Amino acid sequence: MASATASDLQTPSYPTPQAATISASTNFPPINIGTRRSTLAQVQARSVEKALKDAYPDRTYNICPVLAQGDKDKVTPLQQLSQGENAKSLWTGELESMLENGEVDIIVHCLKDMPTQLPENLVLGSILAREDPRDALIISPRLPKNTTLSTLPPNSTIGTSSIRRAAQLRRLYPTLNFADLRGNVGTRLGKLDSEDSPFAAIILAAAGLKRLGMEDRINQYLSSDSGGMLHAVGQGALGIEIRKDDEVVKEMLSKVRCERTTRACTAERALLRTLEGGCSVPIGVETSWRGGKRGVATGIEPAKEYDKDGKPVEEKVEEVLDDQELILKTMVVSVDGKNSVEYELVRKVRSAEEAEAMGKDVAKILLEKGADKILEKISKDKQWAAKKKLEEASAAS
Ligand SMILES: NCc1[nH]cc(CCC(=O)O)c1CC(=O)O
Repeated sequence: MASATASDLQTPSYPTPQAATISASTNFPPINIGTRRSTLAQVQARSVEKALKDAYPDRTYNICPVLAQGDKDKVTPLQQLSQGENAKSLWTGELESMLENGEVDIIVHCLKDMPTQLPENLVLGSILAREDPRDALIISPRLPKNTTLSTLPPNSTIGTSSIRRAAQLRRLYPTLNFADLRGNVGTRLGKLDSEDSPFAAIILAAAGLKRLGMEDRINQYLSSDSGGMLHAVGQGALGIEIRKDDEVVKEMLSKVRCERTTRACTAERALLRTLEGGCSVPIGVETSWRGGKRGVATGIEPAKEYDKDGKPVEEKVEEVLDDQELILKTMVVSVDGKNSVEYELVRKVRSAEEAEAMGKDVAKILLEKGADKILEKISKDKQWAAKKKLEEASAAS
């Protein structure tokens, strides 16, 4: 797949007048785009390649799919895999080494999978426009199509490896059971659909299904308004990681970023970083925008404004955003779903820095309201599990 894409890109584009005068422009080395190997990851990498190609048609691009550690081990539960030294590098470690040593120039990540702390010499170069950030309920083909979380038969088993998803659902739907479900989107759907499947339903990110053209599998979109679920930090957005000193790529990426998504996700990531949560901490978030002359905007990009002749008014997105308020809904839930802390803050954020400050403020308030106890308990339980594992290992040897 990678070589087919790469050879497609060899087709020379017609030289623009500018390219003709700057004769060296076609001799730039290609931009190597690192990605994980799943179909979804490669679809995402191609969308970034396309955005860059549209902005810089004279450059060439290669997509380099790499098998991540977390994709190799499909047996160990995620919570265990992401502990200790492996923490957080599970999906990104190999690709980051390649970025550091110049084998690739950018890595395309699901922002959700991107650690909030990056290696010293790497940075989050750009956040692209967000796809639908919601979680989605997908029902077994053996159940009626209109089944929702609240009409699932009692004692149904839901497949998910996310403790954020399980904890939030345990809180609101105590009769449901949860079981680990790993693998890429296709694998998970296959396990749900198989004749001997233990699952009545599974939860997946709507964004992944939409990018794969499988949104017809979604039975219920989950949000604060439906099902009472908040999604993961950064869910639905793509993040691009680059070398800190790569000014050329930094400049290129400034053309493909999305200011609205950047501000929302910067607040979400600052919140997560301050709570010191890894991907296994049950923190749900939901961001939307309101106010300003565009009015309420819950969608990803609000409707355009039109002048009296029906022509779209061209505005600077920064100006539109500066005029609006960011609504950040958050919830931290204990793993058993029995304790939870919620908080919602509405504030104008006129820059990524202000968004960062907003996220930190919300984290502090959540901690004061009792999230500290929930997080302490989770980290104690993790340490206990790690200690027990060590003891078992030394007893066996
Ligand atoms: N947990 C893995 C993961 N990381 C990113 C996505 C796709 C959605 C996104 O781009 O946020 C998924 C699959 C899922 O949660 O269903």
